[in-house]
Amino acid sequence: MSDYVIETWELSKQYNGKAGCKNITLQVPRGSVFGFLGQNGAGKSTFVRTMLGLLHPTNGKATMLGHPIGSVESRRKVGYLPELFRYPDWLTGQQLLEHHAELCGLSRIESKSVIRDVLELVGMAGRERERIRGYSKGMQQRIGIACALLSDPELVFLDEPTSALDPIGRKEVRELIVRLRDQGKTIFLNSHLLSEMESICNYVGIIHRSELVVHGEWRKLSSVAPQIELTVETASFAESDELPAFVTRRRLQRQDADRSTWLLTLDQHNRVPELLQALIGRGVAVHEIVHKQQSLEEVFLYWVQKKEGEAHVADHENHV
Ligand SMILES: Nc1ncnc2c1ncn2[C@@H]1O[C@H](COP(=O)(O)OP(=O)(O)OP(=O)(O)O)[C@@H](O)[C@H]1O
Repeated sequence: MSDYVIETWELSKQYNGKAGCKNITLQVPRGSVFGFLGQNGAGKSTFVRTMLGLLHPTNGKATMLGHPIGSVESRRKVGYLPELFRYPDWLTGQQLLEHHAELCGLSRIESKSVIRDVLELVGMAGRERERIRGYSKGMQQRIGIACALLSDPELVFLDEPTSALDPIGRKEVRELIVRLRDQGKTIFLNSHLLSEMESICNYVGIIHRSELVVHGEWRKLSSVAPQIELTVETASFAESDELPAFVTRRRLQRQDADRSTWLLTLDQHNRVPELLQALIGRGVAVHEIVHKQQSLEEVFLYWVQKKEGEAHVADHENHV
């Protein structure tokens, strides 16, 4: 069994010559919660729909659960909840699930116990006899996820699962995603809500203008531009004082009469002893140094701005 539930090689989908997603080479580890992050129109849904065989790739290849995309085998153990789905709201949750169970090819007897299990899993047991129109948005989302779980999928795609929800609905869906992960399922989440993704994803892929910028364990992606917070005696260190060249950026965070706190970006993690030596050598009174954990939003902005910068340089070179 492969360690990856999704592998793609230069996968592209164009719409009438216009890129939807372009040259995506990506691996999604089994058992991960993978956040596919990008701004509106970046290409997230196009990628997912191509993986599910709903769109035909223009170029490249890909496998899902070890089978080429487009094949029935690749979809057999996959669940999918599209963005902004609308179910007939006159149905009860139970009727909706029975209908989907039938589409999954479950017998009446099988579907009874499977529906009971998924209702339990999504926290909707006891509410299944109510009509969907009476459900809150969070409950509608959870009943949608229940539909996606009927086939006991190994891999579940959720397209913007929390974007239409209030904070309570979001929390419910986040907790559900963690429960699915604990059951050993791989969850592939499309989202542009970075703070939302930060607490549940362990892997991310960042897509920008149809291209994959970077992917991997997100805590590792955040170590590319290590940052520290340095608190010093205000009188001993001025804005104009030179710092070693490995400090690539500095920004004043807070200042009062006695102390100033600076956010420093370093070129490598292991620079702190050298930095301390340099500061103390020139008489700076250091009170505190704290490694700063970057947020997913900061990681995202770092990579997107880097990509934009590269595109800008390439444009410039093409014009000279
Ligand atoms: N059916 C289509 N026909 C033509 N162009 C499309 C179609 N679907 C998407 N696109 C274009 O492809 C690009 C990627 O769109 P896509 O919907 O995949 O992005 P997204 O990241 O999922 O965006 P969002 O977060 O807004 O859902 C956009 O430029 C979009 O306009």
